[in-house]
Amino acid sequence: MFENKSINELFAKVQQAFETKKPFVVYRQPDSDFVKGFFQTNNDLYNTKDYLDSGFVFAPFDTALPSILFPISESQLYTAKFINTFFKDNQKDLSLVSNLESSKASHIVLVEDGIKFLEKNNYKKVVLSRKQAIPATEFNLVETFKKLLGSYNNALVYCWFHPKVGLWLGATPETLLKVHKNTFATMALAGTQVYIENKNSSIDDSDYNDVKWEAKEITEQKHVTDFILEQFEKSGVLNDFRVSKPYTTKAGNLLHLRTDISGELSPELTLKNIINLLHPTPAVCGVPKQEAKDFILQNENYNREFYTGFLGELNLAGTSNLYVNLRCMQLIKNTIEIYIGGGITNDSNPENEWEETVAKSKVMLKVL
Ligand SMILES: C=C(O[C@H]1C=CC=C(C(=O)O)[C@@H]1O)C(=O)O
Repeated sequence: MFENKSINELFAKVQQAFETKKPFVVYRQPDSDFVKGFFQTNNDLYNTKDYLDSGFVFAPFDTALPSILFPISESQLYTAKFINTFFKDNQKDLSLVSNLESSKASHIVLVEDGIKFLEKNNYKKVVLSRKQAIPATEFNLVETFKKLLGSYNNALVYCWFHPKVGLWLGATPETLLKVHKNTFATMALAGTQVYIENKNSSIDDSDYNDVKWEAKEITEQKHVTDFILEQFEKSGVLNDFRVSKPYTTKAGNLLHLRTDISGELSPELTLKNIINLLHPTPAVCGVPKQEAKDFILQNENYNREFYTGFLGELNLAGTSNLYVNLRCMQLIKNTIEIYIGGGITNDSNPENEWEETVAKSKVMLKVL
């Protein structure tokens, strides 16, 4: 399906497609050595409504808007091995971020309004976000993508472009859904703390069992697990499922709480059904889902577009690998817009929620 290339040939194709304004996506799935790419052979904008098509899907947060597809039948597919060379941390100074103080003031008001909304209605959670502009006069697409690949091994790292939509890049730690034949896997990911080198690195670097979590984060993450399990139970068409204990996982400079959920699907359940059950999960929206979504659409004073939507391989040889579009950014003229948010509960502290978005923004700032 994917033709082999050298990584430099693949990067040259990316550069050429971007310069000549042709649609493409290049991506590397978590813990894989291979970068894959779809290069669409025309400039049409295709949608998928039923998720029965084969290709690469790029879906917005708001399901009322269309999901974009690079159809396999209209694309050239390439793959290349990426050898990870140590990427030197080149942390951009936060002082380069424009309007930090006014962004802080408006985010704090948004979080306070979110807490009032939860208290008044006795709701559990709402995820509130913002975008942050960074001047990008010297932006180099291939170099930025290489840095993302080199920095975030266990993320889905991608660069997606369509001349009628724009350029998006990201390194997301969150799987929305993996379906292979009649098996599925998803995760409940939420709760954040900053990873501190000496405090958090134990004997085995991949084992963060000793990390302590506050009640707010434990509850915030449990809402996501409960929601996913309730949705599947409600659907009544799951044959069997397995649920892990919540555990700590590292994503760049951050730690999150994660529960893995997997199982078997019965044949009546289509991919569209499962996507509708899950998306948007309370990792990016809230509980109850519709009320939280309405609050987000009415109160966040910007458009999330594809942030907190989902993206990935759709029906490739019986397999779909979809990820939630987090830790992402968009190039708009000479500015990079970074998208960041966090889960708000009754126990949230607005100042801490602001700091959490700043910590999350560093995932992207590091590669700019
Ligand atoms: C909404 C985001 O992260 C979600 C995923 C993991 C942890 C989260 C949190 O702790 O709030 C969020 O639910 C984001 O990165 O913009």
